[in-house]
Amino acid sequence: MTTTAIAGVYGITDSTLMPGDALLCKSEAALRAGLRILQYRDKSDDAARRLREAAALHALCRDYGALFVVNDDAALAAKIAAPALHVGREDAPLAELRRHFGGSLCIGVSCYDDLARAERAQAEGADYVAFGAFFPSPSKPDTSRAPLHLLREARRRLQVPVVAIGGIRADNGADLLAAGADALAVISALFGSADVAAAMRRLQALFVLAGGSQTMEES
Ligand SMILES: Cc1ncc(COP(=O)(O)OP(=O)(O)O)c(N)n1
Ligand SMILES: Cc1nc(C(=O)O)sc1CCOP(=O)(O)O
Repeated sequence: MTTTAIAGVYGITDSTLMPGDALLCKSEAALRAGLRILQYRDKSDDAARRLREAAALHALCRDYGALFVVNDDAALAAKIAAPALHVGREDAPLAELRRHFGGSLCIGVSCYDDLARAERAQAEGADYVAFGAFFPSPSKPDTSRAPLHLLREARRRLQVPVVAIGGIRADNGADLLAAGADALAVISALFGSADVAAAMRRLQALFVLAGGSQTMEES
């Protein structure tokens, strides 16, 4: 298991916002500005490109001491020895992943608005759980919504870190932190920006104002 804390800004790539070279350029800009967790999320079935991109981002995250997370694809995570994997209800079950990978892989689990699912995930060895969507998401418009009070209840009942996701921006994230989220997962608010470093600073400021440990770094 990695020692990188699941806290702060959690950036997620999106191939529509980051085609070609933009994937590496925008990811590096975010890492340089202080991003500590980066997820590779790509829904295409171009296996060769996915392998190439994931390996490149993994190396970049290593250079910056950030946690690299593969979304959905356990085989890809194994192939490049990624330190972390994020899975949802369409993906391999957590218990099976734990049997296969043991405790060495950091595994995050999507729990939507379902606290019972999160408690099961915690009991089965999830390293963090994610809830959402808290706001309408431009990146995943059809996703189901989660209420803010779920975070307060999650904070009370769970020991693992809690990640909030879905339509989060610098101007609406503060309430999620006040309700108990440890990390804010974002696609468009970070990688949809023409100035990723400035977007990163705006998001980091939420954690500073909330009294968290995420530091502001020079870009
Ligand atoms: C940190 C984080 N939280 C939630 C998700 C969504 O995962 P999932 O429900 O598996 O949906 P897809 O991302 O696969 O569309 C996530 N990727 N990361
Ligand atoms: C990948 C994903 N999962 C969600 C969930 O609710 O589980 S919302 C979402 C998209 C997040 O992108 P943005 O920050 O642009 O809204």
